[in-house]
Amino acid sequence: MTSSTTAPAPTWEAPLAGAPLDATVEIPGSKSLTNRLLVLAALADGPGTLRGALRSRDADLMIRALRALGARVEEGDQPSTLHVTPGPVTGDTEVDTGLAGTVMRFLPPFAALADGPVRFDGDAEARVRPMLPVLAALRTLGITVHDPSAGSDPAALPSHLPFTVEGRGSVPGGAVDVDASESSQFVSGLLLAAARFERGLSLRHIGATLPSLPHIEMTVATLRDVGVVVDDSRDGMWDVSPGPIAARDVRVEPDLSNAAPFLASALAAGGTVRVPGWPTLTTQPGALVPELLERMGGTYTLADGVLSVTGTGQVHGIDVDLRAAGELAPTFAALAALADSPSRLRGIAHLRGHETDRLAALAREITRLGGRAEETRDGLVITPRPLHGDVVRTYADHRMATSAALLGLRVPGVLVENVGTTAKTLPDFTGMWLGMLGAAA
Ligand SMILES: O=C(O)C1=C[C@@H](OP(=O)(O)O)[C@@H](O)[C@H](O)C1
Ligand SMILES: C=C(OP(=O)(O)O)C(=O)O
Repeated sequence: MTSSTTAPAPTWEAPLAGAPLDATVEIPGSKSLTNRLLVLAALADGPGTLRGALRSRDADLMIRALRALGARVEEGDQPSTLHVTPGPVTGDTEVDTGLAGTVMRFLPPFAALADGPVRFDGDAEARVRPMLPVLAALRTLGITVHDPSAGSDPAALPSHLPFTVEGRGSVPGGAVDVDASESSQFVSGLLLAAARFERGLSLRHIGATLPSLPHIEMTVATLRDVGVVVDDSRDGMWDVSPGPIAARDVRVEPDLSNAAPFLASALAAGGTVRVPGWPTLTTQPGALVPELLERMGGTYTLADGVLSVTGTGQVHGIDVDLRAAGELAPTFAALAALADSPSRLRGIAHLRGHETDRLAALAREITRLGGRAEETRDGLVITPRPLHGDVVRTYADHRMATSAALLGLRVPGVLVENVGTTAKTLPDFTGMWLGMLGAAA
């Protein structure tokens, strides 16, 4: 079919906020915690349970992959309760990673424990996401990884999907250097499986910068919670001792990064948005959201586990290093485009390897709506200008869609292309968004 006869992609008209908000929004479980806890449950020494788990495309891809690799994962009395029974890690199977970084980076080290080849592939957009450091580390640890495409050099190490991990039933383990400057997930993936390597793992980060340190701390915390001994006392180095992984019954915290666009709405539209279940202590980078919103003109309180953010509709610009919390950048870029002064988002060069090149995508789409947004070496400079409606492209990126919805609260005629991409981490995003606005009536 030629492009002239192709129907335009359906769009979703982002609703304007007609009045100040007064809403309480229940946020489903954290993607990052759900997918770590699923991996650890599948490697554990007995059956375990996750409660309040996220059910979304990324979580369901992880569940399907773990089943393919030999674990039993069953729903309990509700979809967010998952009972996991580990089994021997089985090979001669396939893993569909979709566009999930957690699946494509966490499971190759797991698959190295399998008793045969595990073939990995994913969405077209996933085939450009960086993979080399984790695959190179596996090779150093004694595992064969190759590109399954016909005619490819069997000795060459693939740098992207698709690839095959030749599981041999065990991984010797040992010392490995990893350049994790493009993604913290290279470190997390190796650490998660490391207690099952014969000699454990001694991992040293050798890159110039390290993004998303809270996500690595989350990995270390979840490992310690299941009895794994991790020494992280030296900067940029992690030692995981070999040993059993304890089965647990665990509750998953709400996804604080997914809460961000809802809470930011209180600033964009004015009014108050509340999120219950906000943890007082967490490794989620979304913990930074309240103070960032305060710097942009909001106020917040945390009482009885309910985070309340209040705004006036006036938003101030911000100069912020988001290296620790890059997944918040789309929300804060959108808010910055609605501000009364310029903003600079720094420390996020690695966003070029996210679901899409987020720096390019955000600059392009904010500009399309009449704003001014320029890419820098490691971030964005956003200078607010009056915005107008148009189709906002989302590039298969859930956070491009949620940030467009945030702009749409203030800008009439924002049409979000492929809003269904939000199913990656929030299948009912549009229902939740309309619910938040309906509560204002
Ligand atoms: O380990 C995790 O759960 C994640 C780590 C981060 O990845 P990067 O370090 O690649 O940014 C984050 O952006 C992603 O959404 C989830
Ligand atoms: C970067 C993200 O996802 P992934 O886990 O696919 O890397 C994200 O959710 O913002």
